[in-house]
Amino acid sequence: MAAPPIRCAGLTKRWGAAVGVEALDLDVEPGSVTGFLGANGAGKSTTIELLVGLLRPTAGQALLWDVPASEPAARARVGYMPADPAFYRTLSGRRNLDLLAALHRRGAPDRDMAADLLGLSGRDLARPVGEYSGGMVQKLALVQAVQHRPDLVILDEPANRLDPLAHRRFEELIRRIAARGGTVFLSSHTLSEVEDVCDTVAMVRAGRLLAHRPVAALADLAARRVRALFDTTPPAAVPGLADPHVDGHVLTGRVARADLEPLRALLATPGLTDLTVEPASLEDTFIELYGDGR
Ligand SMILES: Nc1ncnc2c1ncn2[C@@H]1O[C@H](COP(=O)(O)OP(=O)(O)OP(=O)(O)O)[C@@H](O)[C@H]1O
Repeated sequence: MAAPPIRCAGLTKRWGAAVGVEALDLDVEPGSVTGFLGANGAGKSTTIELLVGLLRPTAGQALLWDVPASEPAARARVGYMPADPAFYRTLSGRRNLDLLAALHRRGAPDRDMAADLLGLSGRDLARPVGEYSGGMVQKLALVQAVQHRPDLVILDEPANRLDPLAHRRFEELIRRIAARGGTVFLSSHTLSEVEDVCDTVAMVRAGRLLAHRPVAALADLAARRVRALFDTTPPAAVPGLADPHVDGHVLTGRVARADLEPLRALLATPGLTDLTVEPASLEDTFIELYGDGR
């Protein structure tokens, strides 16, 4: 089997008593798009900096195609966008891209495609970066991460300064990279920001991996929201209905996926006039998994 583009094995980074990541095990499949999610300080940037060789592990390994991430052979195949991209402000966008492309031996075959897609025009690229808006800097950082057609693209919070239109273009860019067989690993605070484009989600909390699942499986984990309308006072509880709450004629609660018994019990309850069962949002699932400390 082909070596995974990313393999973290017991990956640990500490600074004295401070923990960045702790015993992280994570494999990423070739051609996949993985969202790496976690709250502020969860360990996303630390993990990413270990994956691009900017940090050395305290223990364990960060491997790209079975090669330590700090080795030039691994780094040559990666495109990286840091959380806080910085450019030469007096130089034009294009000059900055040229300088960064010169660090690789691959030229910049995808520069025009990425710049066009993200809406960075030739005129924009001719302007000094010091004149760019925050969103334009973010787009330039995305272009530099993908312009040399890397096998693996690692993006640290790539979408946080993009407006809705630019965000859609960004998603299209990620899809194109995946369509040509590239692997993408991107971090975010917000699942809703990346769920459309990711096929797998890994969540970290306090430096530890909480979950690593296909997006579809994550949706299956979530409880369904139930809302039952009665023409009388609803029952205070129904067997199997979690978190029941009565407000006037409305009873709300939650049921686990594929647990139909509480719904049958509700349907058999006298006075029921309407019943809605909403699919859970991935965001809710994330907060549920993340918030309760389990
Ligand atoms: N150089 C350092 N020295 C000590 N602690 C550090 C250092 N760098 C990071 N940390 C700690 O490691 C933990 C993880 O930080 P990291 O930047 O990886 O989080 P993050 O998930 O990227 O957060 P954010 O969403 O806020 O960017 C935090 O508790 C942070 O304080």
